[in-house]
Amino acid sequence: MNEQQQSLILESSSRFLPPQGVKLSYGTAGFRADASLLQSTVYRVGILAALRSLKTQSVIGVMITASHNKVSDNGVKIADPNGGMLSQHWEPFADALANAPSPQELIQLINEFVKKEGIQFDGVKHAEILLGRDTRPSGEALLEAAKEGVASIVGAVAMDLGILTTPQLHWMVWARNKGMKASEQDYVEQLSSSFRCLMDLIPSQRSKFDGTNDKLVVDGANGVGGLKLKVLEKLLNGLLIEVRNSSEDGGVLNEGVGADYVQKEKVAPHGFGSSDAGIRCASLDGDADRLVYFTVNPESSGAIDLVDGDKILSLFALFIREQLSILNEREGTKNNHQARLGIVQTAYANGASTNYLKQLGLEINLTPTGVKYLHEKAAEFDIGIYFEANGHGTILFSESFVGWLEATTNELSARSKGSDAEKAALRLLATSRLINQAVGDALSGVLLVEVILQHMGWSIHRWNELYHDLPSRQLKVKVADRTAVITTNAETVVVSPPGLQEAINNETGKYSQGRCFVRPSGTEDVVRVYAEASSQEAADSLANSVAKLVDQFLG
Ligand SMILES: CC(=O)N[C@H]1[C@@H](OP(=O)(O)O)O[C@H](CO)[C@@H](O)[C@@H]1O
Ligand SMILES: [Mg+2]
Repeated sequence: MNEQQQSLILESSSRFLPPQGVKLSYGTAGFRADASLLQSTVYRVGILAALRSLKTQSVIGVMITASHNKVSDNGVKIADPNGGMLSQHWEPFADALANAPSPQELIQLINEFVKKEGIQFDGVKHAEILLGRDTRPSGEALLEAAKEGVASIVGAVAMDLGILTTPQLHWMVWARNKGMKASEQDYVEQLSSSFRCLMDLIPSQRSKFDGTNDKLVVDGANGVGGLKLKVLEKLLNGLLIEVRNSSEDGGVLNEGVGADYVQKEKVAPHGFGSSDAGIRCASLDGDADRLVYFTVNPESSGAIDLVDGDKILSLFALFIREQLSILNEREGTKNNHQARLGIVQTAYANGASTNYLKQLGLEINLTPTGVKYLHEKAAEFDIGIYFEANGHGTILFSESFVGWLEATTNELSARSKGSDAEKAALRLLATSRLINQAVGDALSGVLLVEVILQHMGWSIHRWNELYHDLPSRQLKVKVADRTAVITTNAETVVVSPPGLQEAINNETGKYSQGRCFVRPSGTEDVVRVYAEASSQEAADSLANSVAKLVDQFLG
């Protein structure tokens, strides 16, 4: 690097010295820590993003968020050119960069890395980085640190987009790199217009369900999602949404609220009670990339019926399958094409959901935990639907399939306007525009769930009856070294330490409908245990005995 570049980095990095004795690592969700520790990390991620943009000659995103974690935490992650997560191949460099102890060592690392990656440096090429943050108070100063990181690379420009949901930022990066209009307004317009299009395509005989159900109440986790949903709602004719915990009413982010809390604790979030019994409710997480639905039980001590990511996936799969089969039944069109529909889950998907989807004749794929694995797998299909049980997921449409759909819609509207086949093709096209193609997005997810329920003429109760979840239990076990647990087969089988899997099998075999697996968490220093069985007591007891085994083998 030339002298000007070197002195730029030296000058600014000396204002962002890393905290002593803290080692950070770029995990499945980027860097996360107490916000007070992150100034230097976020500054350096600014540098990383600029280098990534130079390397890929594309727009890159930086999102400052700690999602469902507590408000005093924060985090930072990179959105790659396709709007997805940072290429895994760059993660070790991200770690090294964040942990370089001094400005000189930082310069040395950058020098080595740009040489190895063949990155053209020193202002020859331009780089553009989109910056966003969630509503955390620490976000403002951290975003400034990211800007300084970007500005320390000659030729790199940062665009501050302010407060956004994580999926909005990813969507904007995706859209920009496709040459589409990519502002927040464009996002809002694309979602709302495709929603209205799907509403207009609802078969007239199906469009009503009973009166008590036509309002949706959304828990915004006291974060960014509720705010953005209010903006969207104004453009959605015919959908009534009440937002609670929207961050404007004084509640604390993620405290007793939000999708993570609701899904893990299986209780109503703050601000919801027995007077909401029977009403269709939904909950977003702190940065609005997760969504779950629920209803509050009438006799309530906060108990709820949870409609989780697996059930959202099932609803989406039914809808997509219905449209595909209508399309397949059409006669006499050119260019016949059997679309490949793939379902992607992790081992945490409730066994009842997997059975249900299999019974529908769908192709189910299991991947390890972590959105990047699910997303990658789903991208192999014409239409790939992926969800984690915790409510993160989306539907991916391949470019070639969207091209085919566009051609087919044109052909059908010329030859058989108003036909069922044309409507089915239009529904699929609108769905591909409504549902975020970059990452799971609670806002586009809510809109799709709502329009599909209306399309089916279903209440949340009817939807929840698709299948009954098997009782399950998740536990965490603290061990000396969680990396000692090595798994295979999408994390369902332990290969090391030796003997542990046999012991788990032995335990699981004692339970009717028993299923159990253990894996090291990618985000916490624990080993997670998941167990399912035919009753809650049995699931609890299986989880407890396997947790003891983990402790014995690794304690
Ligand atoms: C069981 C569980 O919910 N695991 C979560 C959690 O990962 P762990 O690796 O289990 O800590 O955080 C991930 C990132 O948010 C999310 O993708 C994943 O689903
Ligand atoms: Mg999140």
